[in-house]
Amino acid sequence: MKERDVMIACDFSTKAETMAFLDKFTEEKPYVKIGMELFYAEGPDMVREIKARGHKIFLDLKLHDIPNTVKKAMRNIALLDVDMTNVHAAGTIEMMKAAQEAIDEVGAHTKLIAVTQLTSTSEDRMRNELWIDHPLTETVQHYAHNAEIAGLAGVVCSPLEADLVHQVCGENFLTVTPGIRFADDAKGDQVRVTTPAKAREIGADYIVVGRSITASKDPVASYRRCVREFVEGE
Ligand SMILES: O=C(O)c1cc(=O)[nH]c(=O)n1[C@@H]1O[C@H](COP(=O)(O)O)[C@@H](O)[C@H]1O
Repeated sequence: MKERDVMIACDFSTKAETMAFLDKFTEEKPYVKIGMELFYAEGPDMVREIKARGHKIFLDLKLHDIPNTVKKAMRNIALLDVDMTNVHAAGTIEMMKAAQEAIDEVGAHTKLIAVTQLTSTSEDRMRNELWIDHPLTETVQHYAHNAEIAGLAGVVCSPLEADLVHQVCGENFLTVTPGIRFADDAKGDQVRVTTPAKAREIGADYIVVGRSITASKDPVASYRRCVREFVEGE
């Protein structure tokens, strides 16, 4: 049985906005993703405070640097004992291994995952700007395989690629999938998107949902709609 869950991307710039948003959830404790916008403004104390409120946390800082720097930075993340964090698979297997080693040395329970191709990247841009001369889906599968070799728990990919990743790395390898929109929502800067219901059908383990919840008129209702469609399959 999959342990599906909905992560809310709390992309806010202040603690006040974030807490006012989380205060709306009186009956549930959603899995919270803290990304660069909030972390660069409020720092590690924000992580500690949200954790103290009982939320699970995915700290999304997408580390991508030389292995030694990533290892030392990841050690500091591991000391926060978040539930999940990430690096860029493009940093190489050696870099991903260094990150995983830092977590293991600290003894944190943090699951490490690797970003394959950002969900805002199109096949066209990947080929013409990044000069990656392979089909995008194969690149995602290849990066996922590299992450598996490095001993990571899974990857970030589009929900559209969840099944392709499981075909290469097995069903227990986590697929954490942003690029989620309800059918009538604007895509914005995202390219490889689908709905929570379709993400479930394709086999994603987690969906990451930002603006479709945070910018909605009723964020709690939108969150519950994600849970109904993705977790409960209704
Ligand atoms: O690692 C991520 O979380 C991530 C990877 C990726 O490929 N695409 C992606 O959108 N994200 C994050 O997922 C969230 C998506 O937000 P929305 O587009 O508002 O739903 C943002 O916080 C992004 O930083």
